[in-house]
Order: sequence, then structure tokens, then C-alpha cells
Amino acid sequence: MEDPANNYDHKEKAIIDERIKELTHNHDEYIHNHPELQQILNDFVTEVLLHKPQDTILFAREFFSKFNPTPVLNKPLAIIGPSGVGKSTLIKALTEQFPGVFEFSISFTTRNPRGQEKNGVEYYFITKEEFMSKIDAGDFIEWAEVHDHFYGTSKSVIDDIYSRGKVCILDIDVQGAVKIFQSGLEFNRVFVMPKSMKSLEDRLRGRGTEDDNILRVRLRNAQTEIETARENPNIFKDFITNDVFEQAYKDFLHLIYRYYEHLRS
Ligand SMILES: Nc1ncnc2c1ncn2[C@@H]1O[C@H](COP(=O)(O)OP(=O)(O)OP(=O)(O)O)[C@@H](O)[C@H]1O
Ligand SMILES: Nc1nc2c(ncn2[C@@H]2O[C@H](COP(=O)(O)O)[C@@H](O)[C@H]2O)c(=O)[nH]1
Repeated sequence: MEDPANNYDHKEKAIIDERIKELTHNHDEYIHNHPELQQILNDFVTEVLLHKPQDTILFAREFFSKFNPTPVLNKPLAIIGPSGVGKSTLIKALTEQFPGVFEFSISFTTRNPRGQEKNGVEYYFITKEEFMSKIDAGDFIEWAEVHDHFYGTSKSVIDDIYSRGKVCILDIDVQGAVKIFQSGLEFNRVFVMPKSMKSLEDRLRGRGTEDDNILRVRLRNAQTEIETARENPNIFKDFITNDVFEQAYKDFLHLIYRYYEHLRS
């Protein structure tokens, strides 16, 4: 095939060469002034090679979506704290007070339903094999092994709540909160503390849903969770203590109004 450059005379070639030089210089200068660009591209290629997604367009959309600033009004809300501290009780009170605003994100878990729990209400109860397949498919925004079972927050559940303009509420453990923080997603978070380890044990026993062995595991993990929260003040900034419920809920609401100012009126 004939080289189109042969159609230009000497003067035109010189102009084109000059323009190419100018553009190359501009591009080099831009790349030099934006070292983060190389990092972003490296991270993306590394992630692609790690996950080898079938749908690369969808993967790219998800990867780059973390650069979108989350609208303040819709930032997810995570309630974190040891088992039995009262997270579900606080979440229930909040969703009842603001029915059209907040919606609980139903997680997936490999533990068995307890008490009156129903599939698709408190959790989606799945087998360990199903959970592993979901990890491989990249279905979770975060997942963790908690008290000898797996728990994960589903991307599609979050997206669904988000698409309906609601604030999604996550009831997650500290590992989950750390993972979300590290992913760069902006989210509001409240760590709920017990008044004491004794009161936590009384609450868990009072709930009557765990046998003695499970209870011991949960209480042991509670110590570690509280230590992790205290050791990471950059992640865990807002704490409330759930002693007398009315006071705890008041303190909780105080934070909610700070995060979602539009609810004040
Ligand atoms: N302030 C409070 N005073 C007395 N009892 C409470 C208070 N808050 C919660 N409870 C009770 O304590 C028990 C544990 O509460 P809840 O189930 O909400 O904890 P949780 O943090 O969601 O636990 P888990 O992480 O295991 O799901 C429940 O029986 C609940 O009714
Ligand atoms: N990291 C995640 N932790 C989760 C998730 N869903 C629940 N949890 C936490 O697990 C423990 C135990 O819950 P329980 O219902 O078995 O008592 C509790 O601390 C929850 O906050 C999740 O999707 N990810």
C-alpha cells in the first residue's frame, strides 16, 4: 500500500513533523506532571490479570466507579460492633423511623438460620460452596470469616438499594469495615461499644440464640474487634455505647443527623 506521507510535499511534511514533535512533547509533559496516571493504569492492569474477568467492560466500569465521588446524601452507613452489642436493634429503630430513607443490605452467610430468621430477610443463607463461587465471581464488595462462618456484602444488593435512591445500611464486622475503607469507597460508620464485657455476655445469653460454645467464640472475638477498632482511629472515628437503649439511640441519631444533614428538617 502506498504511504500517504508520499503525497505531501517537503513543506507539508515539515509542518506535520513539527506538529508531531509538539504533541509528543505535550503528552510527555502531561504524563510527567501526572504520575498518578501510571499508578492508576498499573493498578487496573494488575486487577484485570488477577481476576481475568470474562466481561472486561463491566469490570472496567466497576474498577473506575470507585473514582466517582459518592453523593453525600447516599453514602452507605455501616454499623459495626461485637456480636450482641445491639446493632440489629439500632438498625431496626432507624429504618422504622425513616422508612423511605434507609434500607438494610441483606448479606450472604454460610451460617444456619437461628430462631425465627428467614432466608432473604435477615440473610441469604447459602452453602460454603455457593459462597466460594460468589467470591470467585467477584460478587462481594467485601467478605469475611466471622465466628467460624462466612459473611459477605453483595454488590448487586447494594446497587439495587442505591438505584432506588436509598441509603444502604450495612451490619458488618470490623474486618468488613476495614476492607471497605481500603477499597476507597466512602461510607459513614458507627462502632457500637458495650458498657462492659459482662453486659455483652448478659445480652447474648438473654437473646438465647447461641449455645455456650458459640457464645464463648463470640465473646472472645469481641475483645479483638474492640481492640482493632481502637487501634485504627483513622477508620473508626465515631463510637457510641449501647447501655440504656434510649440514650444509645439518641447518640446514634446525633451521628445520623451529622452524616445526613437533610434529615434534620
Ligand atoms: N440497650 C439495650 N438494653 C437491653 N437489651 C438490649 C439493648 N440493645 C439490644 N438489646 C438486646 O440485646 C440482644 C442483642 O442485640 P442485637 O441482636 O441487636 O445485637 P447485634 O449486635 O445485632 O448482634 P449480632 O451481631 O450477633 O447479630 C437482643 O436480645 C436485644 O433485644
Ligand atoms: N464482614 C461482614 N460481616 C458481617 C456481614 N453480615 C453480618 N456480619 C457480621 O457478622 C457478625 C455475626 O452476625 P450474626 O448475624 O451471625 O450474629 C456480626 O458482627 C455482623 O455484623 C457481612 O456481610 N460482612
